Amino acid sequence: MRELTVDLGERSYPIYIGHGILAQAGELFVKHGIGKGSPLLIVTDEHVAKRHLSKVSDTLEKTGYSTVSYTVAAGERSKSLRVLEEVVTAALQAGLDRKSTVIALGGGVVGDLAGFVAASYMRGIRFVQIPTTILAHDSSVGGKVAVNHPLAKNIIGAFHQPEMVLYDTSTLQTLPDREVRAGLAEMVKHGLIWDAEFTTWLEENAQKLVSLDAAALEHGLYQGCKVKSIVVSQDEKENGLRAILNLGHTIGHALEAVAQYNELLHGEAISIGMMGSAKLAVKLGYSEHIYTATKRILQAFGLPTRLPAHLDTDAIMSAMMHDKKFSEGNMVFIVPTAIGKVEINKNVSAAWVRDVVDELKQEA
Ligand SMILES: NC(=O)c1ccc[n+]([C@@H]2O[C@H](COP(=O)([O-])OP(=O)(O)OC[C@H]3O[C@@H](n4cnc5c(N)ncnc54)[C@H](O)[C@@H]3O)[C@@H](O)[C@H]2O)c1
Ligand SMILES: O=C(O)C(=O)C[C@@H](O)[C@H](O)[C@H](O)COP(=O)(O)O
Ligand SMILES: [Zn+2]
Repeated sequence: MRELTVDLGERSYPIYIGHGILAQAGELFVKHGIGKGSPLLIVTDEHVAKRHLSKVSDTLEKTGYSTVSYTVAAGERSKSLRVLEEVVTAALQAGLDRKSTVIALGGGVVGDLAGFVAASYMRGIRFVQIPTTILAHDSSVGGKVAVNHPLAKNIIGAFHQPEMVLYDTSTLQTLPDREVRAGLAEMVKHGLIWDAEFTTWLEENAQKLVSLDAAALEHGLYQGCKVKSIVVSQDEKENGLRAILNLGHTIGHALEAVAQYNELLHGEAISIGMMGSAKLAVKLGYSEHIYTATKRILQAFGLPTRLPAHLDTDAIMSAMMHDKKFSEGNMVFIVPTAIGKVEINKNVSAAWVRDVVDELKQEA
């Protein structure tokens, strides 16, 4: 089992990564002081429940915990105020109190939703992340929790850190291929923003990662979580540096909203968004190599690099104005300045962004 720490003073927490480590969930819960006085609420989705829920509840029950679970429909549309209310109802019915703990068992959708339940239930109770997707190496770390509004992604949310992240890589073997690739988009993002050597490793190991080679996967997840925890440890609430984790997201979030949260997976939208940032980099005078390398790496993972032509450019531009980083009339873009390096650019003109969106519709 490998271990990382998100270093946030008294709110610091560990990330445990390893094959089969869910068997140790009970003892890790005890080690981290998760109480046995009231039931643990496991929030999961229909796909994960079928495959991995009993493993988690059995091991916790054996250690003396009592568990209840609430299963939501799979997919982005469960990140909504309606489903949030359903989970809160389940928490009340199960008798969760201020000392209780919510467990997010699933991908980023369940993590963000259950995390926001934990952040808001009785003004905040504890939660544990048990990620089951590759993408969730990103979402389970860092404490951003949220639900969506039809007009804007993640617009109702909070910062609420988990007690720990328990990443059992064996659960990833049941992921559908499309989800595997989409999850790897955020791993590529972690390379592109921080670590040129890791980015080269990612490109060289794309086939192994896509085919879920256990050793490659563990290394990639460890490195991705490491980048994320270094950044979050330096800027928990996104007052500056943390914004770099948003590479590809200004365009990506707009695409998800315009496609009504059901056409593009988050990682796919971010892949197209990262292509947009690479194009902006070239317009700003940075090397053409950034664009060609970004495209080559994303294509090595079979990720989309073209923006679906039927998504309306005006609607995409308008959705971008709802981005949390849009302020005082300025768009904020994370722009790569080299592979492994980015800048936070507040001077990108809307006209350039519009050109990039239109060009991305023509991309090969
Ligand atoms: N909070 C953050 O910092 C952060 C970071 C990145 C992404 N996100 C959010 O994460 C969400 C995307 O997360 P995601 O890609 O994990 O999506 P997801 O949670 O919808 O999971 C993807 C699909 O895989 C299924 N699944 C999950 N684990 C499985 C397993 N082990 N075996 C088989 N099927 C499984 C799910 O049921 C779902 O159908 C988006 O809402 C995005 O905004 C949040
Ligand atoms: O943790 C962060 O910070 C990120 O930006 C990670 C992103 O991958 C993630 O999609 C996040 O939810 C986006 O945050 P938002 O503040 O732009 O909604
Ligand atoms: Zn993301």
